[in-house]
Amino acid sequence: MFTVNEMPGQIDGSLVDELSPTCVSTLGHLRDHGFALGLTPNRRPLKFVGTAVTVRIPHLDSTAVHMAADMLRPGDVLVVDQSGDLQRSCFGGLVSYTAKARGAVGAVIDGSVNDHDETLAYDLPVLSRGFSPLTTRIAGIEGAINVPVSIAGAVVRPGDVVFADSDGVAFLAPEEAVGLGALLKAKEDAEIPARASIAAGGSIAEFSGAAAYRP
Ligand SMILES: O=C([O-])CC(=O)C(=O)O
Ligand SMILES: [Mg+2]
Repeated sequence: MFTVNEMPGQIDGSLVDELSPTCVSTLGHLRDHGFALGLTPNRRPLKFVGTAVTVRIPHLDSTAVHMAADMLRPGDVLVVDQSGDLQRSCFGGLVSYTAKARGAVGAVIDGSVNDHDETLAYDLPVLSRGFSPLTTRIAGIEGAINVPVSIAGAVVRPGDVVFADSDGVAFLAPEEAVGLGALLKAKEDAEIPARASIAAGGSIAEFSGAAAYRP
């Protein structure tokens, strides 16, 4: 059975503008949930912020991925839950090409990807479990588009903010992301004088607060 829900509302452009200059790991200094752990980028450097369009497939059948790729809009991120099958690839050259042609800004695949060399030219940033020559099939068994999914330990809802860079990816509800860019930037800016101080012989432990725990 296939479920195809409506496309989610897209995240506000201001969220994209505010989060884009900041690092995902700066968010990792502040919270523990919402990170997909164990996914790696197809190339570095990598950076994108966009709207989650979610897909859930049974391990073998990527019919719903091909349906969803056709539905992508500029600014979207294709997010695929392969129901725990991390070895198969549902995302190769033609799916990548389609996503890029529709204006998607990236993809997050909780499974493997294929057609590495072909996709270099398409310049679509992708985080996944790695590369594999074993692919899914168009089997017409089942699949769901724009339902909540589970991605490497994170719950992702359609319309969530996908915040990705060379270190990995975090997912946020759009309301959680309001004001977050400014907070992350302030935290990053605070390191500028710290670097000058460390270069002059100063202490990272004093800067971070670790020094307070010295026995
Ligand atoms: O078709 C697939 O599912 C994977 C693939 O090789 C492609 O996208 O070119
Ligand atoms: Mg292919």
